[in-house]
Amino acid sequence: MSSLSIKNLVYRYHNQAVIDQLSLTVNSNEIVCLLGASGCGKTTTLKAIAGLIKPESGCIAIADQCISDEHCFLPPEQRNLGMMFQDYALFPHLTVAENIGFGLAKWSKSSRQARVEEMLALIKLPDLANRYPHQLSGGQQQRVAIARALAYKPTFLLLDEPFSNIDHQVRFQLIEEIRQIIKAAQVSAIFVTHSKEEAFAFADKLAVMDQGRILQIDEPQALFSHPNSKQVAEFLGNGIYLAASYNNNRELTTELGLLEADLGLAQTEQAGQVYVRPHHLTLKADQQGQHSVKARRFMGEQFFYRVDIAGQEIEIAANTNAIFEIGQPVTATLLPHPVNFFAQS
Ligand SMILES: Nc1ncnc2c1ncn2[C@@H]1O[C@H](COP(=O)(O)OP(=O)(O)OP(=O)(O)O)[C@@H](O)[C@H]1O
Repeated sequence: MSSLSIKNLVYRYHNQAVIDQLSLTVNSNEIVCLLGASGCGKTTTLKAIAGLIKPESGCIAIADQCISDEHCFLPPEQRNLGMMFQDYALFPHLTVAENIGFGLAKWSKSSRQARVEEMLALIKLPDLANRYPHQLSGGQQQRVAIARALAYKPTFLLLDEPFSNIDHQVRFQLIEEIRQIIKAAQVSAIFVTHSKEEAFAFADKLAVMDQGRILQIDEPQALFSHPNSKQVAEFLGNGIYLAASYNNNRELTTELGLLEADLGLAQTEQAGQVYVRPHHLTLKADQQGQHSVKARRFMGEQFFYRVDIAGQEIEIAANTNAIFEIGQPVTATLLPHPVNFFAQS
């Protein structure tokens, strides 16, 4: 069952389409991340779902109930959404328990208390009920914020940059914890971030946005391995393009020699380009090598070597067993990988 369905949504600021015929489905118990460059319309999409802005056209349904189209527009408080926004801080003058119970004013005292205890157990902070927000770490505050958003059993969660204020060292542990909390609560969510790493770690599916549209939506690994356009490929990570021609569904000929596709290639007769990421290449010392090391960066377990291949710079990792000097000739070899081949249009 779809938990959220958006069809052909349009929203304009000053006659400029910021959301442009956007369609998106989020399934039950699924976490979908909106990922895209600054200004592509991520927050505006969340605001439209929340009911904070009224779309010009298109429809939004939650749990198969229409909440926004040309005939109906439910106000935010009737949408049964949980929200956790970057600047949606906890109330400083309320305790942890009071913050979590804040949205439960209409519940009886005993059921409110039981729900707060249940949420404290879910976020694994049962002993901190009487603390105030300033007595908590950033990660604990974020867990209380998610408990507050989940307390009144929303049908859907909206999370806007929820981890951006969290220290890098503990961020990924917190991402894993909050993911588990959302999964345990069996609620679907849309999450907005600038960070690809956060998106990969937190989401079941990524929706890559550009100029108010969704370019592609898929599971993180599938999207990374099989972007449907150069734009998505480049957005998800650095790489270089190599001229290539199709030999058969397992093999291409490229500027760097034969490339074995470890997943079958779609049938194509055309020449085109492959998008090669740094980890698809390996370097070896070679006096006759056609590439030379331009720069070297030591990162503890690995060195990163900057080389020029087919007129494009790329930084390739190598472990510390093989140390190359700056200016040393090397050969770059392609490793078998799920090939991103773009036929010439
Ligand atoms: N209140 C507003 N009035 C006019 N234009 C706006 C307003 N809010 C946002 N915009 C414009 O709408 C576009 C989309 O903004 P939005 O905040 O949705 O982008 P975003 O993808 O969330 O960006 P970021 O990652 O920087 O938060 C941007 O070009 C922005 O300048």
